[in-house]
Amino acid sequence: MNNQLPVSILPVPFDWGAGRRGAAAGPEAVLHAGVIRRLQQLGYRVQLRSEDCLPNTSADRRTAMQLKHWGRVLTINEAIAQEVRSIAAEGLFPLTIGGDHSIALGTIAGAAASRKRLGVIWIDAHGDLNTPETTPSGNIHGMSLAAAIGLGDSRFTGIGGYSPKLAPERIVLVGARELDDGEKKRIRELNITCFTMHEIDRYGMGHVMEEAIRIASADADGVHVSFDIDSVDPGEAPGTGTPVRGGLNYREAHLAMEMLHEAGVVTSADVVEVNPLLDNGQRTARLAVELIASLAGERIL
Ligand SMILES: NC(=[NH2+])NCCC[C@H](N)C(=O)O
Ligand SMILES: [Mn+2]
Ligand SMILES: [Mn+2]
Repeated sequence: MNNQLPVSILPVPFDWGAGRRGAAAGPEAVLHAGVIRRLQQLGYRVQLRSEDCLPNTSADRRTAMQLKHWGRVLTINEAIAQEVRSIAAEGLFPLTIGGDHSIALGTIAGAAASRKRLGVIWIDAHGDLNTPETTPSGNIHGMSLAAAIGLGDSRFTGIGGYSPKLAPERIVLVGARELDDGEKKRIRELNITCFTMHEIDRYGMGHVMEEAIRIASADADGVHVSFDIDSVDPGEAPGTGTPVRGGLNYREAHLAMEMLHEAGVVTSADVVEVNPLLDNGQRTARLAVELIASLAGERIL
C-alpha cells in the first residue's frame, strides 16, 4: 500500500478450506475492529467491496477425502479471482480479508492476471504447499500456494483461466515452523526461499525482511503479501484455527509490515485465518487491524 492508491477492501466470509469453522466470521470482526477508519486516518480513500459480489456456496456438497469441500472452494475462488482482477483494473489496491487461507487461490489468480512476474511474500507458520497427494488433512487451505505455482489438482491450478500464476524463485516464505514432509521436499526441490523461525531468531526480523523483499521483488512487476495471522505467536494471536507455538512476536510482526510499506513494492495483500470463535475477546482481530495499519504506513513517530 502506498498513499496514492485508494484501497478496496474485499471481505471474504468463507472457511470451507479449513478443518474447523469460524474464519468465515473474520472479515466482520476485522471490520468491527475499525480497519476502515484506521486506513482513512492514514490518508487513504477506502472502498468496501460488497460481499454480494461473491456467490453463496452453501448448497454445493462436492467433496473428496484429499480435497475437502472442493466444490465450494473452487466456486468462491473463481469469483474472488474476477473481483480482485477488477479491483486492480480500476486502479485500486486490493486488500482481501479472509476467510481461511484457501482464498489466496483467488486473490493471487486475480493479482497475477495483470502481473506476469508477480512476487509473493507468504507470512505463515505453515507452507501451504501441499497437494492432494501430500496433504495430511485434505484441507485446501494447506494447498493454496502449491496451486498458485501450478502443482496439484488442475481445477485449482486453473483458477482464473491460466497456470502457473507464480514462479518459485519470486516466492518467499517467512515465519514457517510447521512444515509437512512433502512440503519440505518441495521447498528444497523448487528452491523456494524459506525464512523459518530459526532464521528469524538467528539473523533478526530486520535482516530477514530485507532479504525477503529483495528476493520477491527482484525482476518482479509487483509483490503480493499473503499474511496468515497464525504466523504470529498464539499468545498474541489466539484466534486462529491452526495455532503453532513459537511464532512471531508483536514487534517482529509489526516490523515486517512496516518494512513492506517502506519498500514501496507491495501491489496487493490478503490477511487471513482470523477466527473470532477461537479468539480471546477481540484480541486477534484488533491485532490484524494494527498490522494492516503498519502495512499502510502507520509509524510510531
Ligand atoms: N492456512 C493454514 N492455516 N494452513 C494450515 C495447513 C496445515 C497442514 N500443513 C495441512 O496441510 O493441513
Ligand atoms: Mn496459511
Ligand atoms: Mn498458517
